[in-house]
Amino acid sequence: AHSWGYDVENGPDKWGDHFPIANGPRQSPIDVVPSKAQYDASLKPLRIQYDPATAKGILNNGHSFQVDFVDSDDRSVLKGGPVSGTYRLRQFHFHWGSSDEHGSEHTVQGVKYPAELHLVHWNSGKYPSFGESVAKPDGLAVVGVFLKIGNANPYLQKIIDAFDAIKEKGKQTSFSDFNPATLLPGSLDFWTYDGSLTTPPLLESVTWIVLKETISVSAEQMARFRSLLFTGDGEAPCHMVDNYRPPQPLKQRRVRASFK
Ligand SMILES: NS(=O)(=O)c1ccc(C(=O)NCC(F)(F)F)cc1
Ligand SMILES: [Zn+2]
Repeated sequence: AHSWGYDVENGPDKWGDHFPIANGPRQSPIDVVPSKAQYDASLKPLRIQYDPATAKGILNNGHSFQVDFVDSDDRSVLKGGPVSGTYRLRQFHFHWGSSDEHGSEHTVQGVKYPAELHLVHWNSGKYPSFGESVAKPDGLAVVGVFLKIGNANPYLQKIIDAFDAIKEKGKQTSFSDFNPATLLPGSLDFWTYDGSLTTPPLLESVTWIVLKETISVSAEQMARFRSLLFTGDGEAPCHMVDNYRPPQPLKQRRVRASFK
């Protein structure tokens, strides 16, 4: 059976065939409209503390590449912001476009960015594992960071330097001593809303925390992202680009802002 992807025949418009929650009440991503976001003074500052020693490996999973972390203890965690308790870092990955004009999943008043970083955390204060958390309404917290074309990002470069080892689907290599906090912007001002995984199974288990400030990436660095392949060894090569789901209906949701 052909699995989901981002082509015409297996892409976002077809995901509802096998994953009917695709048309559910809290789907992600969304278009964030700043003027309609409600400032909520009760939102606490985001507290993010990562231990570079928890970085484990980097993998091309055929949809994106992800950097995985040791999540057997609370060394790399997110607290505060809209969440209660402690959420443990599991992995981070990106979504990007075939050109610099598009590629992000969330948009800001229709503005698309060339890429978006997702830092995926699970509710270790309440559930025993990521697998247990992934289907719970308060199971996950994902921090989204927009990438904007500008100066080369030296912290991204360490990740890009690993791409030759993970060019094809299924390839992975070790990746150690990396602090993902180096990929965060100076300000942690955020918008937050209740949403979902943006890829199948599209589970409605994510508290989204979308940062207002962007981080930089150079056009040359974006070209390196596009050199990765969706396809595995021995298949006709297909460049890993446009691996993003477009914005979904807001329905009965409110977006809150941590800043005025
Ligand atoms: N793009 S996103 O919303 O940050 C995102 C984050 C995590 C997963 C994920 O772990 N899928 C595998 C699982 F858990 F078995 F379903 C998918 C999407
Ligand atoms: Zn993602």
